[in-house]
Amino acid sequence: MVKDLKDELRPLILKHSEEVREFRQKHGSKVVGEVTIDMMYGGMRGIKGLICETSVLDPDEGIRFRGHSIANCQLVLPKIPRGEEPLPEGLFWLLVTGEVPTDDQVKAISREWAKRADLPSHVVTMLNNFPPTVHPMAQLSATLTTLSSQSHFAKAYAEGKPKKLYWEFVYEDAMDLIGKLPIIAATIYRNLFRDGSPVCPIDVKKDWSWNFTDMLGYDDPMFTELMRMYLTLLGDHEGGNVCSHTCHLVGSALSDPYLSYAAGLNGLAGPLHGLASQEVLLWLNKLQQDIGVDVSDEEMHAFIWDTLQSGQVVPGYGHAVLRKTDPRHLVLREFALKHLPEDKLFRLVSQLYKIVPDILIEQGKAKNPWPNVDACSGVLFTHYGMTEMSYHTVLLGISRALGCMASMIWSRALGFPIERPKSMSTTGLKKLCHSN
Ligand SMILES: CC(=O)SCCNC(=O)CCNC(=O)[C@H](O)C(C)(C)COP(=O)(O)OP(=O)(O)OC[C@H]1O[C@@H](n2cnc3c(N)ncnc32)[C@H](O)[C@@H]1OP(=O)(O)O
Ligand SMILES: O=C([O-])CC(=O)C(=O)O
Repeated sequence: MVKDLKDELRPLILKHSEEVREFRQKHGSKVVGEVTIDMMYGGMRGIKGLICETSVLDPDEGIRFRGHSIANCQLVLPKIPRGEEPLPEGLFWLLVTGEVPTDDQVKAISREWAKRADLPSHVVTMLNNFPPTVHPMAQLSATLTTLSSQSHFAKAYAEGKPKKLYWEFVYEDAMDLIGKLPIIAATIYRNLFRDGSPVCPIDVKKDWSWNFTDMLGYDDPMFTELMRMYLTLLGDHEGGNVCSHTCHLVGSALSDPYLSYAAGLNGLAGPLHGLASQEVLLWLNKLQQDIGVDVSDEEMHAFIWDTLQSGQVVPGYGHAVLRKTDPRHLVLREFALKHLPEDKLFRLVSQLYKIVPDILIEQGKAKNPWPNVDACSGVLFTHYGMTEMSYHTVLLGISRALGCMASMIWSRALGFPIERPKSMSTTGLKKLCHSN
């Protein structure tokens, strides 16, 4: 009999809470860093002000999930029999517990999420009545906001349950939310792009990604493998990215997990963040329209400079923290090199990889001229037939729920207070400078 994730978690929470209490008692007044005026005007870049237990981002090496590099996760996280890609269920277990799960533990999570997938009728009605002009990300976030009616946490709070039990209700909501995401996302897809045809029933014997691709209506096993890999790879990116930070901030007001993650999704829907995968494809389309598919390096060079000179960013390049090529991009690129090396769009993206960084360096503005994870994700989805680029950020929205929900369970378990940093006006800062 496999022990339930919640039962595994209980002693870990007791142990870690005690560890944090003792640590803060001994070192609570230690100075971690200084804050300059430029940091305040510069989007708080470099300010260490958040606790995130689930993952840490190194500017050169990329993300580590609970200390495990991406390469190691690919090696140690459970896969389906004869599968090559890790299961996102395993990443969730790792993020929540800090421990690599067994095959049986991962299977239990797949079953659990499948069992929690049902949607209440008012949510189905809402989903089926969105006008097609509403962007898939807006549909996803509105649907999650509405699902707040099902929150165990909100109910427990209203009943006055004690603070030390909050995490247990957040855990239930987190598992429900993750279980329901694929059916919500697949319904949005089929309503928008498959004439509203219904999604197939969930099969409790299949994993989360497989049920999702079935419901979307894709039967190529490689697409499902791609989905397993993608949903794992983008599952978490420490605490400061817009989506995770927003979810954490909203959750700190004790808004329930549905409201909190919906808020995170609204940030993910921005073009400088998750929407960049859509922006990359739009930009590639424009490139092909303007200069064709088989383009010389010189033509490409001129097109990129045109983009920059018109004041736009090159989507899929640059990063707020990373200072090397995003290792997640390298994993996606490896997949493409193995499975679709001749794909026209992938070849175009590969040609760009040789040209864009030098141009961004020459322009001298971007601190990181290298590709990020969005540079080729859309190309992979398009290859398998998912040409609807406005939908691609929804896939990231499903993935990032893993990290956001794992963190939220821990935030409530550790009793983190409402987040409320101090802000200052320019007048106040000027006064501060004159007094020094
Ligand atoms: C899942 C993800 O969210 S990954 C990121 C996806 N986003 C993109 O691909 C959009 C393109 N990239 C960008 O806009 C940026 O690199 C960001 C938003 C990712 C990071 O922003 P920042 O941390 O502010 O980057 P940085 O400090 O390097 O910016 C300095 C300058 O370089 C510019 N710059 C950064 N990246 C690029 C780029 N790809 N193309 C053109 N200019 C760029 C910035 O716009 C900024 O210009 P400004 O001084 O005129 O305002
Ligand atoms: O870390 C960031 O700011 C953006 C990013 O790559 C992610 O959220 O995956």
